[in-house]
Amino acid sequence: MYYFKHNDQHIDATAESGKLGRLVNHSRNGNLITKTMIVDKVPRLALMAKTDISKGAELLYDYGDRSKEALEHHPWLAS
Ligand SMILES: C[S@@+](CC[C@H](N)C(=O)[O-])C[C@H]1O[C@@H](n2cnc3c(N)ncnc32)[C@H](O)[C@@H]1O
Repeated sequence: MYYFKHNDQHIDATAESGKLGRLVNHSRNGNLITKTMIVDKVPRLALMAKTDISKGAELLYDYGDRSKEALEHHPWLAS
């Protein structure tokens, strides 16, 4: 569920990293989009605002996994 592809590379965001981005929950209508990019030769996943976000609003992005298996185990992915 937390794999992102950048060219021929994959970013695995499954492991705990201590980074705050890992705390962002899913919504199909989130206020963030993900963008893969290279920073200092390391592939990174950036979370970018779709529009201005009000102070206090929860940050959310679309995890993107619509597979039958994922939806069976994580029905919240549908919303
Ligand atoms: C990357 S973590 C997000 C941060 C997590 N909520 C936490 O407090 O550590 C992903 C996990 O958060 C939960 N999660 C994310 N979005 C959710 C949602 N819309 N509804 C219910 N649980 C969600 C699921 O347990 C998922 O495996």
